Amino acid sequence: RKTRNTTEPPVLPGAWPIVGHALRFIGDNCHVWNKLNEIVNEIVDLGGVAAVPLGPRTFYVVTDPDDSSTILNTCLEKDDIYEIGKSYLGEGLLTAKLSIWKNHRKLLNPAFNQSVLDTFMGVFNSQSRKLVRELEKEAGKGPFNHWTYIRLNALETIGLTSLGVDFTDLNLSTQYLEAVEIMLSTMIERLIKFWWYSPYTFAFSNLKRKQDASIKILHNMSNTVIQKRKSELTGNVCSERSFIAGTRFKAFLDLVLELSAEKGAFNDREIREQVDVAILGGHDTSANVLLFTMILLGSYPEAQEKVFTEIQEVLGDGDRDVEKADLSKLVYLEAVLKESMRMFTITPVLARKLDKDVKLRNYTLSAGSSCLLSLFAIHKLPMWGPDVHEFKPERWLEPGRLPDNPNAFAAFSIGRRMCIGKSYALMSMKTTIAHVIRNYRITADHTKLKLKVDVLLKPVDGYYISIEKRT
Ligand code: HEM
Repeated sequence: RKTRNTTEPPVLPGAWPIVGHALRFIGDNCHVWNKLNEIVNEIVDLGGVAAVPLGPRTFYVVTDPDDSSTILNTCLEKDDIYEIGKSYLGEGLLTAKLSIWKNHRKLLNPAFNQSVLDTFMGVFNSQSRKLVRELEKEAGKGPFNHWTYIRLNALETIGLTSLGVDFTDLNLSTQYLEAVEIMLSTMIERLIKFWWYSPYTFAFSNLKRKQDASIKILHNMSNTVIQKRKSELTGNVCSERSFIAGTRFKAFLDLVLELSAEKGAFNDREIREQVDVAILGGHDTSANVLLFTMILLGSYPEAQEKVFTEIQEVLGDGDRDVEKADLSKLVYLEAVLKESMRMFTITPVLARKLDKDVKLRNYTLSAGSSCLLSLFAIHKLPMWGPDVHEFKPERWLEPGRLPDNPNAFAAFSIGRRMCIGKSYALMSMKTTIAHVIRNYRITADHTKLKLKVDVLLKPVDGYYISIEKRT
């Protein structure tokens, strides 16, 4: 139930009766991204918070970093908007309602403990070497679509690390990746065509039939993964990962299965939901950041050569593996990855349900409302300096060049519900880029990029990079 307060933020001007600003978004996913930028810029000009009527619902939209932090730290309940992902992800961590999330997040945090992640370095290296080998067929042949290579590789990596399963044995990966694309883009289509938002109208749509077919494939994959790992564990198969079994912490799926068997913490449906979130969160995100980072490095040859020089200084000019101790020394590479996530914030918008009145700097938002937090807008505020729209990894390394605000960078979100896989992602992405740049010189032109929102921010399909073997 919505309560009233007297310090409501302004309503975004230009709303139509009944539909509000919803008509502005009607169009393809590319159009949605352009309109999102337009609206968010208007809200920045209004002071960073506004109420935006969209069809039958009104959302508060926040672009101010401190107000975003207040909301993300105060309200841990996801907004009803996440319901559209529940037929796929159920009550897995990403979409779970607060009452379920609290207990599950506590139980699953240990799977992302640094001592577990450190055991993944072998897989991160072997997967990066596999990517380098596969890219060889594109070397010297002009522009190609690197997305297909990176994405499949990232999917296999999450399988071999957190899930303990080799997806190449399952022969389901390509079909799975297609189903993820359809699922995510139909979720956005349902949001835009707000008359399908209600489960009652949606039930009669073609979109639902399309989604159901994808969900069948997606759940078939997670069920197969769970069965495979279960039978390996009961058969005590000595897999590549059995060394983790001796440590205090277990990798994700082993932990979920152990907690289920010993404490009844998850039923079969909940096990599947956690696995669905781990597969999606663990591959599509890092793969997208790698995709954008390679395009940026190809567009800024000086930055690419600095990455190459740093890799040689830290790893030598041979071909040894990246080791755990090397990661903290790859400081320029880390700056490149953060700058890439700032420029292309792959989770552009988050949503929270306000379960209490929330007092911001200038307004009080009413309990019961929905709030959209625009992370991508925070990353483009004037506080980043006059070069905010330029790719400048150096800003992360020179004292005094970053905004004097701890909430100015929020690519992994803020607060207790922030990304559980942040360290995993940084470790795997650094290892991948180190191997790729050690072997190839990339050329690209980021100005040709066209972007779309498919839940995550993605490029519209295209052939963006060329690679040459380094001699
Ligand atoms: C560069 C890569 C990544 C980025 C930018 C990223 C970003 C985010 C963001 C912004 C959220 C908050 C979502 C929300 O509040 O709605 C989130 C949540 C989450 N991420 Fe990541 N993520 C990345 C990689 C990963 C990886 C590699 C994993 C798993 C191995 C992962 C697993 C999750 C999970 C399970 C959640 C839900 C957390 C919760 O609600 O408790 N992410 N991520």
